[in-house]
Amino acid sequence: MRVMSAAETAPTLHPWRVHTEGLRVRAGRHLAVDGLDLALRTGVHGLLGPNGAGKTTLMRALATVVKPAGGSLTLLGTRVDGRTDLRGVRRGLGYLPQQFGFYPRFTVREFVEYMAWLKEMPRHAVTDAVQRALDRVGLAGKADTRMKALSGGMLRRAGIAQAIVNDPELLLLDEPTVGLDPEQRLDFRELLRDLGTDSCVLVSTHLVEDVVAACSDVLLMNEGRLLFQSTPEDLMARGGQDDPGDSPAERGYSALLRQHRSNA
Ligand SMILES: Nc1ncnc2c1ncn2[C@@H]1O[C@H](COP(=O)(O)OP(=O)(O)OP(=O)(O)O)[C@@H](O)[C@H]1O
Repeated sequence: MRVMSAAETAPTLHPWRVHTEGLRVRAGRHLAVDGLDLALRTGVHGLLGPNGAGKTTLMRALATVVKPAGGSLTLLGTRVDGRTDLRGVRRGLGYLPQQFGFYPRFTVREFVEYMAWLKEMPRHAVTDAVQRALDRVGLAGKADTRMKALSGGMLRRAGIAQAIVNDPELLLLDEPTVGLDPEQRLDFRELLRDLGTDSCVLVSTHLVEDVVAACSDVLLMNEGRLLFQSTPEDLMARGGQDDPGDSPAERGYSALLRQHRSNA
């Protein structure tokens, strides 16, 4: 029988895939994330908040695209500061920015392969991984189409494919459902639930219903801080009949923001 080492039998002290304390991140000169405490495990976390709340800026910091201006940030067990070698963390990350660049003459398959190469995936694994990612976003039929010929929704799906090609432990999706048609949005919800069984997925959106349908955890940000983190059921329970919104979740969202603004 193999003897287990102490490290293997010790309880995991840091089960968090993302952990921040007092995180501050600048967007230009503006402190767009201002003292944010956050702890995320495996699962699908929906990030809500009004325009300008700091969602994109937070995503960019978690994707290691911008350096924090203060506080602490730990990603996949690695404390991120100015001296950290980020290559190991980045190999475990997937990120779909709101806008992403690509060579327009690349085919969809070439685009996702190129991103797999940038993520330093082992060469022998790339072909199958790219095919699987394209299948999962429903783009296998467009694999040989040039990027410049895709519709807005297809482009978004190509963006999601590049984000998931390396089976990331931490997946960051900034408004992934923009441009998707209703059928694709339903498929995407299913994909999210599937991804969240093994990965920590943070997905920002203005579609409160997507969060209720696909997320295990809801986060609400405003003015650079976290106002609320709980279950979709709890979000829905926060709303009253007088709160604006077409559904219990939208009314819960409005109620939480109203309450915060009246206390500020
Ligand atoms: N380059 C910049 N220079 C100055 N201020 C910026 C810059 N980028 C963002 N901001 C400001 O930072 C704040 C947070 O912006 P951010 O894009 O992170 O918000 P958001 O929650 O993603 O908004 P949205 O829902 O509109 O996408 C906003 O007040 C925005 O005006």
